Amino acid sequence: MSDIDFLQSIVTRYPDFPKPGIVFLDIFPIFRDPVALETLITHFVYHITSHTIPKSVRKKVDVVVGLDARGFLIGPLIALRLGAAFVPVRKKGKLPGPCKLASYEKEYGIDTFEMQEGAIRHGQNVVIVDDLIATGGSASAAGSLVRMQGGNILEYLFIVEVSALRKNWPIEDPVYSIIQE
Ligand SMILES: O=P(O)(O)OC[C@H]1O[C@H](OP(=O)(O)OP(=O)(O)O)[C@H](O)[C@@H]1O
Ligand SMILES: Nc1ncnc2[nH]cnc12
Repeated sequence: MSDIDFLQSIVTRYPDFPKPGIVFLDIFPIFRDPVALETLITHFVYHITSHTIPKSVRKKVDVVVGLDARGFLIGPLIALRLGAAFVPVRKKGKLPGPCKLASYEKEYGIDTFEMQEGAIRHGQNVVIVDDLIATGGSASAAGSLVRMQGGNILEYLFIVEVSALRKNWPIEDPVYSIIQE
């Protein structure tokens, strides 16, 4: 079985959660299985460091940005392996000090994200990670926070994408997902 098939077999689907019409894709079973978690992180790191871009032009990742809350589970693990910084994007009102702010609409509600000012320096290369992309609203808001600080977005990375919504993603930079649902 490939890494992708292995991970896909572990992600669990819950119809009508958190409200009717949404099929909730639960990634927590991956975290219950150390082999699956190792497979997941190694897959992401391999993708970032060895995919098709020739080494001579490949850019070093300076910062991994993770989205509140499930992006916090994978972002620091990837950052540690890359020798990069980890920076959180949090839901409004949770971060101390001056923050940049971006509101967004997602698959089942409206929210506001914040990032601490100065967390990313001008010109740093950034990847943005989360468990899942549905409408792309969360990812797009996180991207605008990175750009407000002068960060250069190399790629967005997700465990799962909801492919039916892909055509409406408000995102211009490359997107990589391991599982397409
Ligand atoms: O592409 P979108 O439509 O924006 O949806 C994707 C976002 O929704 C979920 O987070 P949620 O806001 O439910 O927060 P949580 O991680 O705190 O549960 C998920 O973890 C993504 O961050
Ligand atoms: N279908 C879904 N499953 C899990 N998390 C989500 N966040 C937004 N849509 C989701």
